[in-house]
Parts: sequence; C-alpha cells; structure tokens
Amino acid sequence: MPAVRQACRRQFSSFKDNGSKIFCSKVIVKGDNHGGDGAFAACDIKQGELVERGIVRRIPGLDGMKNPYVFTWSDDVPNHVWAIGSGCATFYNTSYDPNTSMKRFFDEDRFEIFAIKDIKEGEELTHTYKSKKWRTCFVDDERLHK
Ligand SMILES: C[S@@+](CC[C@H](N)C(=O)[O-])C[C@H]1O[C@@H](n2cnc3c(N)ncnc32)[C@H](O)[C@@H]1O
Repeated sequence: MPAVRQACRRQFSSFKDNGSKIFCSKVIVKGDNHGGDGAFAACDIKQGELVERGIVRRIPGLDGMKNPYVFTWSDDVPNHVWAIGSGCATFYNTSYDPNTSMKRFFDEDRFEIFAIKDIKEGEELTHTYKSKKWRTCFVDDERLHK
C-alpha cells in the first residue's frame, strides 16, 4: 500500500470525529496543471463522504471582487462579505464538473466539503465557485470557463 494512503488511513482513523473544527487530513496541496497549487485527494474518498471541514475568518475592507483567494461569505449577489478559510480549502480549483461541494454555515463561520462522486487517491479536488459567474477576478479569467 502506498505510504501516503497508509498515513491517510492511520491519521483518519485516529482523528476521525475528534471534534476538531478543522479537519483536512484527506487532502494534500501540490502544484496543479495551471501554474499554481491545487488540492488533491490523499486517499480514496467515497461519494457523500466528508472531504474536509474548517472555519473561516471574515476580512473587513478586503475587495473579493478583485482578490480570488477569499471566500464569498453570504448568499447576496453582489456579495460584500469575504472570508479566509482554514486548511486546504483555499487551494481547490474550480470546475463545471466538480467532484466536491462546499456547504457554508454562514452563522457559524464554518464549512464542510463533501465528495459528490467517488474520488480516487491522487485525483484533483474541485468545486464550482459560488461566485464564478459574477466576480470580476473569475469572470475575466477564461481558463475557469472551459
Ligand atoms: C481560490 S484560488 C485556487 C488556488 C490557486 N490555484 C492557487 O494556486 O492559489 C483561485 C485561482 O486559482 C486558479 N484556478 C482555479 N480554477 C482554475 C481552473 N479550472 N483553471 C485554471 N486556473 C484555475 C485561478 O487563478 C483562480 O483565480
């Protein structure tokens, strides 16, 4: 069994449901195919399974319309509340055919990311950015709309 998968199993079984607000042991971050970094599965993950959970901190005064590294932290369009996220969440690239989905708990400033397909170890983790169609920094980036 590959070392990463062994470590993942070991870590996940010992840390599962330990109550930590941040859990991202099933995810690694490494160079992607777009010249940046992306999030990748450290082990096989079943459809419906939790991939990662974490917390956010709201950043007043920051213009998320221009800054692509913060989360849209309301259901308003346009949005005026932006937040940084814990763990690997910032590094998930976007896709129109994603393998994960992010559930945002605005009242509690936390999120959970679930697998919406069976995911194999090593596969890139993607979600469809909530603001992809109206946020300046995403609208202007043609690579995100292929
Ligand atoms: C939240 S960040 C994701 C992490 C980013 N790859 C990094 O290295 O920090 C969003 C940025 O990632 C890049 N990105 C996300 N999805 C992409 C895609 N499908 N194709 C190309 N670039 C993408 C774009 O530069 C986008 O503004």
